Amino acid sequence: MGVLEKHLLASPRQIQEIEKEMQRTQKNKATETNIPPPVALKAKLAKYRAQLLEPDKKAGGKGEGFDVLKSGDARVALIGFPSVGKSTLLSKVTKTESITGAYEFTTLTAIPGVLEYEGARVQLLDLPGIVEGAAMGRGRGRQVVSVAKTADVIVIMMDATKSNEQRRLLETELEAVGIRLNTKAPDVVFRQKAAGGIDTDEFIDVLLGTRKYIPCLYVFNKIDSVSLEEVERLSTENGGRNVMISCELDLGLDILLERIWEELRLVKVYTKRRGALPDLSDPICLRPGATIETVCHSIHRGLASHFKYALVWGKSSKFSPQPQKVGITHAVTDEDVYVSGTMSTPVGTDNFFPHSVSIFTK
Ligand SMILES: Nc1nc2c(ncn2[C@@H]2O[C@H](COP(=O)(O)OP(=O)(O)OP(=O)(O)O)[C@@H](O)[C@H]2O)c(=O)[nH]1
Ligand SMILES: [K+]
Ligand SMILES: [Mg+2]
Repeated sequence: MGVLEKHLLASPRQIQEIEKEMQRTQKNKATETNIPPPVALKAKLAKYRAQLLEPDKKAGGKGEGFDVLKSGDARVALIGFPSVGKSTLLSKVTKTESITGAYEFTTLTAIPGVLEYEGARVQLLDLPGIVEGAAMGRGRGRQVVSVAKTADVIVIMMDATKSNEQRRLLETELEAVGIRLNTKAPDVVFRQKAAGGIDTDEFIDVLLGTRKYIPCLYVFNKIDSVSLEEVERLSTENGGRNVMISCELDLGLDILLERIWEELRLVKVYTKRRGALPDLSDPICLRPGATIETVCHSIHRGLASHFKYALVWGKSSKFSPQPQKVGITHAVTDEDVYVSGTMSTPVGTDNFFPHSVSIFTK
């Protein structure tokens, strides 16, 4: 390391001092209004904080994902360049307070919050801002995009006042770690290839299992700072995947949560005890593709091995006295009503699986 570089590396104390100075300049005592901090100060702080994001070379700097335990029914990751408002959003829509600031790299690690929606608990992850080249190991960006790979839905967050180029750059970073946005995994079957078959790259992707196919929403924040025409224009682009919000003015946040919920496509399943009505306020939330077996697993680990059959009510005949008998591989949907499951357990062990007698979904 050269003398100059050494001089540029900031100590935590130097960073604290700049942050303090920023706070002093941000509040105008006389008018009690916020004034933007001087550009030079912001730039200096951003540079120092970006260094904190560099992988620790001594520790190997492997650039692995952050250690945040998955919790709740699904995970949503917030990906974006610095200072687009990711932490502001997390603090608005969850009970978690993630520190926000008018300078880049305010957030240096993954901050989980919980979105409560229609009885489901969804983990929302606030992440450090990424920079171009993140996936190639610049800064801790690689870690950030690796976390995105574990999400059920990715929210790409952008600043509506900045160029639309942001989107392409962010997508490139995600693709570099094997994420495919808004496309389905191709169905690979071994048959003679007719016209329109999948290409070799896709075939290899599927064989190696290295690709993750994840739905993505594109959120433009700070629409309070652009013209109505611009908001209109952006909202009609991108096949309905653009969501326009202002965290500051509380605009569009309900719509965003609704869209996230739609993209998650969670299936809600309710359990009930024999002879009792189900508790509709306490669903089991399952990912798309769930079967009766998934339902069993989420109730009790040992349940599936004792399962004989389940009874299904279709949406059209809700609570009908004539259910359909289905097996363990039956796919559950949000539209059907299920009541299961005759167990092969000996009589008298019913208490061991208190919810095993009846399972159904709305
Ligand atoms: N005008 C406007 N400013 C906003 C809005 N939302 C957030 N901000 C401001 O944008 C700045 C950055 O917000 P943060 O939430 O810290 O952004 P971030 O994306 O978490 O930033 P990093 O953690 O540094 O990557 C702060 O000064 C916020 O007050 C908004 O809707 N409108
Ligand atoms: K910030
Ligand atoms: Mg942040």
